[in-house]
Amino acid sequence: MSHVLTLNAGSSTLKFGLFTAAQDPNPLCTGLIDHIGGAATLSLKDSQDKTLSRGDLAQGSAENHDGALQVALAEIGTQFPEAIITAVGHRVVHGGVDFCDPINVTGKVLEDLDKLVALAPLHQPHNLAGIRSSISAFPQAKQIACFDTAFHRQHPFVNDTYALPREYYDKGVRRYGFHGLSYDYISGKLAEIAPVLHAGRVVVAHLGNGASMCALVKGQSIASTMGFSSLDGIAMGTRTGQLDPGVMLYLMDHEAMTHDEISDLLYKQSGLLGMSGVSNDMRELLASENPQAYEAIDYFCCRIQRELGSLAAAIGGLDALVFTGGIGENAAKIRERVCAGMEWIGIEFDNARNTAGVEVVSTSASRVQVMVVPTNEELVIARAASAAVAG
Ligand SMILES: Nc1ncnc2c1ncn2[C@@H]1O[C@H](COP(=O)(O)OP(=O)(O)O)[C@@H](O)[C@H]1O
Ligand SMILES: CC(=O)OP(=O)(O)O
Ligand SMILES: [Mg+2]
Repeated sequence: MSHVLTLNAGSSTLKFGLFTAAQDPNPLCTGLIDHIGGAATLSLKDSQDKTLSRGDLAQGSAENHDGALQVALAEIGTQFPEAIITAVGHRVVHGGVDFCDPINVTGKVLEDLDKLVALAPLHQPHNLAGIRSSISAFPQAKQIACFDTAFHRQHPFVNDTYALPREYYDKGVRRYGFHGLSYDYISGKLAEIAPVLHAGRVVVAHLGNGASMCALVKGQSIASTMGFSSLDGIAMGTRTGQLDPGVMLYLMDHEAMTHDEISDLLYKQSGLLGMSGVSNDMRELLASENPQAYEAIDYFCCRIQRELGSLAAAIGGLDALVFTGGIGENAAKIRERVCAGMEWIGIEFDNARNTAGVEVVSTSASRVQVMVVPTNEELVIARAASAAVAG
């Protein structure tokens, strides 16, 4: 029996998993290193959700994603010394115009993916560093890259472009959309658990430290709030979300900010963190009594409501809204706040269900069904890596 390892570097987390290599891979364990760069923690669970290990990591051991990866590999080695890892599947956030299907990583592929680092600086360097470390750790294994942008590549032109001269589109300045592995999983899951909704018009809100929303028709992505880079759309933990490009010109002209300063501001100092001055972590904001934390949450939720209207317009109406991602799955307060006042779109929210940890959180009479569906990017990656093993 051979195994596949999955690595999924988010902006604040490293998620990993060990699966059997099979068409329908079984997880042996899934792990999460959280708060990378801060007070990092590790948790590892088996397939029955039983905790195998859990705790704070020694200071400095997960100061960055590279450290976190070494911790994850050591943990897998300790817990599953007999595992025979024949493929490692990697989430790679940006595949650009050319990379769609999962691909066996060669030196040339790595070189091409390096060119996209500037478009996803919070992720792509960690994704590629993960591939390089994994080549050293598992030289015999296949390294399979799975792209977050792939699920959105069939967008109609109108949702794939900006109103720039055509030459920029041809050069790759397009609306790529991200979180595609998550949307792919949710789309497949809906086909299983709610086939009628899957066949209709669905908006999925992937709300994590990075956050975006995606409009699906018959399970296919039609439009997404994220665009060229992972900055666009709704506000995020440390990213601005949609911003008038005139602000960038102002920052250059009147604040004399350099490219690196602006990049740092937009990717790392803004969003929930910048607005609140408290934290990028939704748990801390919800627990805070600071009025700026409240304002940041309010902005986050209001922008989600506006994008919900916009995405519903893009697909001619709405049959279901699905919450997923760290915030979408766990923060009942945020789901409640997003759905408040959305009766006009057909949502009748049921807060008793919302706080009860069930899948459907709208009333039985609600025209739009509101659901909470935990995502599983690792399983999508494990399937692709297993398929590569099978040839
Ligand atoms: N119980 C919870 N209540 C509120 N927010 C939560 C809870 N658990 C996790 N979160 C939030 O989820 C976010 C991380 O989401 P996740 O999807 O794991 O992130 P990443 O973008 O790094 O993949 C953080 O803002 C965290 O505060
Ligand atoms: C693309 C992106 O924002 O990813 P994450 O939510 O994992 O940070
Ligand atoms: Mg994520």
